[in-house]
Amino acid sequence: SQPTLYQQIGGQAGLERLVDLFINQIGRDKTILPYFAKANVSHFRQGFITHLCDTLDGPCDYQGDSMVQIHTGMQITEADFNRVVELLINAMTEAGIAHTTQNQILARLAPLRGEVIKI
Ligand code: HEM
Repeated sequence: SQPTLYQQIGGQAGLERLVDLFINQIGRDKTILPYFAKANVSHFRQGFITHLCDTLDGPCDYQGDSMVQIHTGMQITEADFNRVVELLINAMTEAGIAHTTQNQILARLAPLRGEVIKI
């Protein structure tokens, strides 16, 4: 059978490395960093890892708050959503993830856009 996206990015170790690179990108971005001013980064890291593991068909079951619950009140703009996607692409490239795999990952996340922006 086909390897899952989770397996394609190197399983748990690859996933954790990717999320750390992503958090690093956020930390260096003047536009996006302010959204995280009051966030608990280690809690975000853990929740984001589990959610992404679940989304990429890994052996995880995300049981945290819904995407709508988490992002309500943040008033994330379309431009800022696109910027976060760019930061994730930067992190995936740094992690050496193949472009075809990157595109499949982005296709899994794209449908969540409406649960995250302008709420
Ligand atoms: C498809 C896109 C996105 C997904 C799948 C996503 C997913 C998540 C997840 C899983 C968490 C952690 C939940 C937890 O365990 O508590 C989280 C938290 C957060 N997200 Fe997103 N997110 C997305 C887009 C964005 C964007 C575009 C922004 C801002 C521009 C953003 C800002 C935040 C912030 C600030 C937190 C931390 C909240 C806190 O702990 O106070 N997210 N997100």
